[in-house]
Amino acid sequence: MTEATTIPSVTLSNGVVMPAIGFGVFQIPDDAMCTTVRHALAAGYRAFDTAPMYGNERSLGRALTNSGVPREELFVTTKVSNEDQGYQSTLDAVESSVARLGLDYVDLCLIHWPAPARGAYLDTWRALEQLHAAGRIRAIGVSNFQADHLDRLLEVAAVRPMVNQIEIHPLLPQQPMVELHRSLGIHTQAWAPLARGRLQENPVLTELARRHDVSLAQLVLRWHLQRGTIPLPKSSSPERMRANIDVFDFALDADEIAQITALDRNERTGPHPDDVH
Ligand SMILES: NC(=O)C1=CN([C@@H]2O[C@H](COP(=O)(O)OP(=O)(O)OC[C@H]3O[C@@H](n4cnc5c(N)ncnc54)[C@H](OP(=O)(O)O)[C@@H]3O)[C@@H](O)[C@H]2O)C=CC1
Ligand SMILES: O=C(O)C(=O)[C@@H](O)[C@H](O)C(=O)CO
Repeated sequence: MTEATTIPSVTLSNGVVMPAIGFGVFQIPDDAMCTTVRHALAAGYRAFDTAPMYGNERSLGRALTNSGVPREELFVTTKVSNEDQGYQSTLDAVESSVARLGLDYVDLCLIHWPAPARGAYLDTWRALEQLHAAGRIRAIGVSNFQADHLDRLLEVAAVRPMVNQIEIHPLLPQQPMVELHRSLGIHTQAWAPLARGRLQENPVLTELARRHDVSLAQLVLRWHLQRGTIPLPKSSSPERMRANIDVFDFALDADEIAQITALDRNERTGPHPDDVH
């Protein structure tokens, strides 16, 4: 049997410890969840990223509960959907997520998108602060927030977001956001860390992967780790799940990291945050 990889951790601003790589479950259907989670846990993943929008909180919670892995070893993230933004609706929505997950508490809850046209993310944040104070959520954060959304939030927030989960990969390294987060003590999580399969033909990545004798995905995930952008790769293949966290026995030098960051094309695989309502 292949040995599981032990994933290092980061410590959030409130002292909560979070794995430095998570497993994304967007588009994992309910009927595949149990097998997928079993393989992910066997590979070594302990952090799982879902959202009400993915429609799989219930099957994820059930798969984790039935896995036999102690709850305190797991780190489960969910999000507040755009249509649930607002104070009371967020309180209700998070309780519904916790009930669907069946896990008593959530480790990290994020505002999924700022949805600025709704004008509700400040009230949504106030509700998350209250749930955090009440111990229903161990850590709170945002997702897809740009600098102007963060600025507005920080003007009124009693608790600073512990995480901002944004789209990041070599075609969209988001260096200014990574630096902003670092200056504010906010951890950056990277969604679509592998650019949803768009990196395959890139000659710079291919050459660096060859030099280190790793796959292109492993190279890119190592780049994330060394930049401090916590990747959430999704895979439905047990081999790729294992390979995606087998990235702790090689290191990139500063020049190699810079070469990958310089591939920036400002190319998104998902929508621009200002366009999501
Ligand atoms: N906060 C937000 O707004 C968002 C959050 N997310 C989160 O981020 C997670 C990851 O993002 P996602 O959009 O899935 O994109 P990823 O960049 O993780 O890409 C996933 C794709 O890459 C393939 N893949 C995975 N590993 C490898 C590998 N080693 N070699 C080659 N191909 C590979 C997968 O195929 P296969 O399954 O066949 O291996 C799948 O098609 C989501 O699951 C979700 O949790 C995503 C979008 C938005
Ligand atoms: O997965 C998520 O969390 C999303 O919000 C995405 O589905 C996003 O809406 C997208 O990229 C759609 O292509």
